Amino acid sequence: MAEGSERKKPIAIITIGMAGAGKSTFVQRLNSYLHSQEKTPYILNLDPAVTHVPFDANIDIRDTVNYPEVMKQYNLGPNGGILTSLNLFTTKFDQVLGLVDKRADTVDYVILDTPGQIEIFTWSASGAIITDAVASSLPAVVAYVIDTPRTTAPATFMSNMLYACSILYKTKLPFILVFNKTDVQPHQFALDWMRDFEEFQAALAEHGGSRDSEGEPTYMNSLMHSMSLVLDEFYKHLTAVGVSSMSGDGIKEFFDAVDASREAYEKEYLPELARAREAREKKLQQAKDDSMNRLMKDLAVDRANNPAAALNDTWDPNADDEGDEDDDEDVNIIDRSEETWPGQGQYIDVTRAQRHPEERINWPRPG
Ligand SMILES: Nc1nc2c(ncn2[C@@H]2O[C@H](COP(=O)(O)OP(=O)(O)OP(=O)(O)O)[C@@H](O)[C@H]2O)c(=O)[nH]1
Repeated sequence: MAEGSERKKPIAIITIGMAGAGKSTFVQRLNSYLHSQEKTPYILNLDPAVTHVPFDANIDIRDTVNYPEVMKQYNLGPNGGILTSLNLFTTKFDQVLGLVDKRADTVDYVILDTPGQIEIFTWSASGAIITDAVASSLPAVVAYVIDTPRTTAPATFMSNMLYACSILYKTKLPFILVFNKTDVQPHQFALDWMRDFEEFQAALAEHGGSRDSEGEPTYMNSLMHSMSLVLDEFYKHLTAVGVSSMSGDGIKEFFDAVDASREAYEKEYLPELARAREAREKKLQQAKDDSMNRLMKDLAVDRANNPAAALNDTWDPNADDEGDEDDDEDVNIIDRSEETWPGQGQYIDVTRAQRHPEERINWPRPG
């Protein structure tokens, strides 16, 4: 733990990856490595559908949202159920941040494990809200876990990199490519392809189907060629490490990369965040001013048209606003390391979230 006059904030590691890439095993490996270094992390499991997590999560979405019940109530399939569960959990995320904040003085790393279906986290409003909320309160880094043995074909490698690229541009956070399962397949080929454009081109050509019957490059080959030029720029913005979550190889190098990304977060992400916040506030203020001007104009017209009614037009600022209450205010996020889960009465009540059938809105719902 850092000593000194001012303690550094913990850094959040947001673990993202395709299904089966080894995210949970990786998080467990980070957990055991940090324990061996006497730096206990704070871990969040955001996968509501997982039946077994190999680590002890401090906060587990499954304590707050009953995933099978969500599927039943909303008549959803597995993926819709995960997305809706994440939406429900996001409504309580301020509490999660509060709990993390309480531990900020005693932990160095906050680790998030995300749902197995990558797009549920990366392309949902909840995923974006959670990522933004975490990254605006703590230094944060994305660990993009890649199944190395399954990415040795140039086309698969490129698809995976394009996906990573889209996440980088969406989150704008420091980004680490984690080539996992190096015990089965060393990741050197990937580093070579990333560092040397021509080497990747050669692999593409070698992989067959690169020329049509007349000896011209195929459409796919030309597309991949152009894409790899785009990716060349992308590779400059990230760090790549090879790890084996099974054996623990490369985990120290991963943490070196995480620690180095703190500076990138402070130098690049934070100023960008401040700029975006300022622009948003300016826009909001403008919209408020416009609405207020319109309201004042309408009121002036109303008063001119009906002076008697205007005399009775009073507003009591102390009166309670109806319908403002939090439906689930009794549902609290549990920090497992501090208290035990109180049981099923604790779940967010999904039946109450649907109580306005006349509006034909099932909220929160997959979107
Ligand atoms: N050989 C080897 N196998 C690994 C490694 N990491 C994970 N695995 C295996 O890969 C499989 C998937 O690992 P998980 O950790 O469940 O992957 P995940 O990304 O969390 O899976 P989902 O949550 O279902 O998407 C399991 O069988 C793991 O044992 C590794 O470094 N080496």
